[in-house]
Amino acid sequence: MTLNNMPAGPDPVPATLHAPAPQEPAGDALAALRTEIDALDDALQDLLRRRAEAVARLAESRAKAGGPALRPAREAKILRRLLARHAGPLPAAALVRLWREIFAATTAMQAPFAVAVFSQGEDQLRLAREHFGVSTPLRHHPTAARALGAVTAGEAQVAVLPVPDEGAPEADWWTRLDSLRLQVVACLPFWLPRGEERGAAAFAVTAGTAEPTGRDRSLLSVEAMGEHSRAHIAQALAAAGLAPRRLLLHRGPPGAAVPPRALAEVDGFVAADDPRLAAATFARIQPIGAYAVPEGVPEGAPAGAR
Ligand SMILES: O=C(O)C(=O)C[C@]1(C(=O)O)C=C[C@@H](O)C=C1
Repeated sequence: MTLNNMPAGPDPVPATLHAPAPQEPAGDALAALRTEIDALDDALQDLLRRRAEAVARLAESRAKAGGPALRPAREAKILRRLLARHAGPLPAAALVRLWREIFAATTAMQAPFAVAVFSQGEDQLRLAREHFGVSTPLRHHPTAARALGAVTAGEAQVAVLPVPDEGAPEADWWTRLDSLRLQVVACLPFWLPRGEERGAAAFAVTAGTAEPTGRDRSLLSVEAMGEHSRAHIAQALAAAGLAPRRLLLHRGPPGAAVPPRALAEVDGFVAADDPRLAAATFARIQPIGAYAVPEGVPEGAPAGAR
């Protein structure tokens, strides 16, 4: 059979192979576009240098005032602003990636910067790497307590831990934050492409204090009185104007006569002097951090929502 007498029928060659090869711009046009790209790269590099110099000046003035270099709330505000004005063919994911690397570099420029991770499988290690950049030293710790200990010992500036979930291993790590003077300051990932399922999540913990971003969720550690049930704790929180969107109970070892502790996640930013805390009828209630509501996560989904 020759090509000429082949039976008519479905074309065996995929349609894409028939498509004409994309035309490279002809010699002159290609050179002109590459010259334009070179000039833009120079401009970007100059702007990055000027940005780093501005951060260095800020760090100098902060050295006098004190305070940590890492400011997750400021990073969240910058990213929200840039995502809101984002346009053009560069994927938003690339924009976020680039700025995450910039933040990692400008944080490390100011002070030692390393991250201690307690991971369930690879999840929190991956989230920490994506959030804190490719060059930031990450150390995996076998327990949540060891990861937190690395921060209190000053070996790391941030601990990344799984968002607590009842029944998960070491889900009670949050009960130690108050006495260690540590706070949750961010939720990872901060950005999810539209339509992507929320997968594993992590909290970032530092020795700094959480700061508001304008769209936040706060975490409250509650020590109940006596045999408080989950419903009772939720009601008492709601009565104080702190209705929890999520409530996690930690009952301690079986037989231990300790009242339950609860982790309440509430909408908005709750500072230590918030009058609603004084209005709540618990043995103790204490903010243990807050985080910027991640971008691209549907309203109503809790931090750990899958
Ligand atoms: O705004 C600050 O406090 C900075 O240190 C600057 C900067 C930045 O590069 O924009 C760097 C690190 C912080 O985590 C947040 C922001």
